[in-house]
Amino acid sequence: MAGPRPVVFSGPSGAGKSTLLKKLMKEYDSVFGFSVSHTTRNPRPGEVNGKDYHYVTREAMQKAIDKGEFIESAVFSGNMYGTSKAAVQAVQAKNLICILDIDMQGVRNIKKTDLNPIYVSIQPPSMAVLEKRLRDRKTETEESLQKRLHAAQVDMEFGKEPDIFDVLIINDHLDEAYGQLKEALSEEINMVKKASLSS
Ligand SMILES: Nc1nc2c(ncn2[C@@H]2O[C@H](COP(=O)(O)OP(=O)(O)O)[C@@H](O)[C@H]2O)c(=O)[nH]1
Ligand SMILES: Nc1ncnc2c1ncn2[C@@H]1O[C@H](COP(=O)(O)OP(=O)(O)O)[C@@H](O)[C@H]1O
Repeated sequence: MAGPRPVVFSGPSGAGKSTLLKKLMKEYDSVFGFSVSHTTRNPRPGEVNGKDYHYVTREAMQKAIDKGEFIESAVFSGNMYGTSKAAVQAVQAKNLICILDIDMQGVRNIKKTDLNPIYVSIQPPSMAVLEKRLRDRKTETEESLQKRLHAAQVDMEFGKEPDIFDVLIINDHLDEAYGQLKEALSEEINMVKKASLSS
């Protein structure tokens, strides 16, 4: 596929993926672009349709999957999520580094494609910290919180598998984790910056 290598962020719900990738896209807005996934979950307060996700019905999503419009899709905590071909192409057409925020099923499925991204695992320092962050975020019902915590236990093991991820970041102190992320992606960031200067 054309353009610079995409970057996949994965890790348990509440690990800090959105926080870190939003920081990165704010500091380097001419370097990174976000692959806007589709989901059947409801928007949270402050989330914007077409920016955070494309919010769709199950029927619409299943239809689009059946038509072959998705690179990958998965069910997480009872809702469907997926990366459309159009979402990735929209970012790559601008020659930006495409950021994908996907769960571990997504990671396994992307590994079967020719996308060839850099895989970044974002992990919390502990389950206890993860639970506190998810509770303090106040986005979940008790039921969806429990589902996320259950999935997180599996995710935390998966995230430490060395053959799967290129970079492992423990998001304890945000500034330190962000520094490590920038360091890990510095080569790609500089490549895109250079290319845009010479064009
Ligand atoms: N496979 C896959 N997973 C996704 C996609 N978009 C989001 N996810 C994952 O779905 C999970 C739930 O996302 P979300 O509902 O936004 O909750 P949050 O991670 O707690 O903020 C997270 O692990 C995301 O990485 C996608 O397009 N494909
Ligand atoms: N290093 C950190 N220290 C304390 N709180 C954090 C840190 N990183 C993220 N958070 C908070 O934890 C919650 C979960 O982070 P979020 O980015 O939404 O996770 P994810 O996208 O992985 O589900 C948010 O309320 C966020 O503000």
